[in-house]
Amino acid sequence: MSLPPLLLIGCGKMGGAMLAGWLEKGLAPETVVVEPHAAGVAAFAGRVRHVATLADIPADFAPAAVILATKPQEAPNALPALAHLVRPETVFLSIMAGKTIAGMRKLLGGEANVVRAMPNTPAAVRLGFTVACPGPGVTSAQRELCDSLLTAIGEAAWVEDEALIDPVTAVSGGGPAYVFLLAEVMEKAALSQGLPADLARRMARATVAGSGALLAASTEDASTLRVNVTSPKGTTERALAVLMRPENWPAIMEEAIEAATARSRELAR
Ligand SMILES: NC(=O)C1=CN([C@@H]2O[C@H](COP(=O)(O)OP(=O)(O)OC[C@H]3O[C@@H](n4cnc5c(N)ncnc54)[C@H](O)[C@@H]3O)[C@@H](O)[C@H]2O)C=CC1
Ligand SMILES: O=C(O)[C@@H]1CCC=N1
Repeated sequence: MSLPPLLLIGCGKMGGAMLAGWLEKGLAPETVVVEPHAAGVAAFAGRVRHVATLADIPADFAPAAVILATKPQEAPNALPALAHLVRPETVFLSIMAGKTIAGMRKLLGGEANVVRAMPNTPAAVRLGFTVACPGPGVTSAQRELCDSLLTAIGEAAWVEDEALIDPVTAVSGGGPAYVFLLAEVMEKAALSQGLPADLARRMARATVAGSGALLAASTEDASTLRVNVTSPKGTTERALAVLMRPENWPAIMEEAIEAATARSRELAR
């Protein structure tokens, strides 16, 4: 597969992870990356054209897709400066949390073809999960191009109802953070039980990573894989009796996802 020239706005953690995946697939070298911090693009030197500001985008550049990967708070500054790139042949693919298609179209000057997507950081190892939603005017070819860009970094799914992107942001967008937190708190609990620090760290990391790999390789439900660990009257049963108390993990995860979904809606403003 060969990807057409792109314009990437923001080459931070997510933008950089996506760019690495696209280069692996074969990205047109005319691609332009706008990133104020040179360190963000150092790994890609010579393989794409780097400019530091939006004003430095070559005037005659007509990318097939513009990928919006700055922080949502930067949208009111960045999007109006991209209005000259709005044309039916160009799709704008945003990964900014909370920013709605209507809001982005307004900032871009009205008629932009916008896809709103929410990836996650396992994209850095091509194991991302992205959910995308097409806005008005997006053609099937543009949807296919966005799908190619998103499947270059992992799995992709599409929804037609944009409102679903807020809970998606809470569940799969932020989800890796919850899993990393699990590794952190397991390591801390291992230390509390007297395990040496380096062993506690290795155990927590390997257990989270190994369980993720088993889940990925298995067709069983997560609940079945959990039950497979839980011997009747054994040790895991005692731990799960604590974690699965209705007021513990079930309620806490609901509350956390609800809070993140609400924040995604707030970011629209
Ligand atoms: N980090 C994550 O897990 C995820 C982040 N996102 C979204 O991705 C976007 C980027 O997030 P991160 O990569 O985590 O942040 P980041 O801070 O690592 O990257 C943002 C980059 O944009 C650059 N930037 C700032 N102003 C700019 C401008 N005017 N023009 C061009 N570049 C500019 C910054 O220098 C920075 O390198 C956010 O909108 C976030 O909501 C989406 C899914 C997951
Ligand atoms: O925390 C955030 O706002 C972004 C969106 C999902 C993951 N990181």
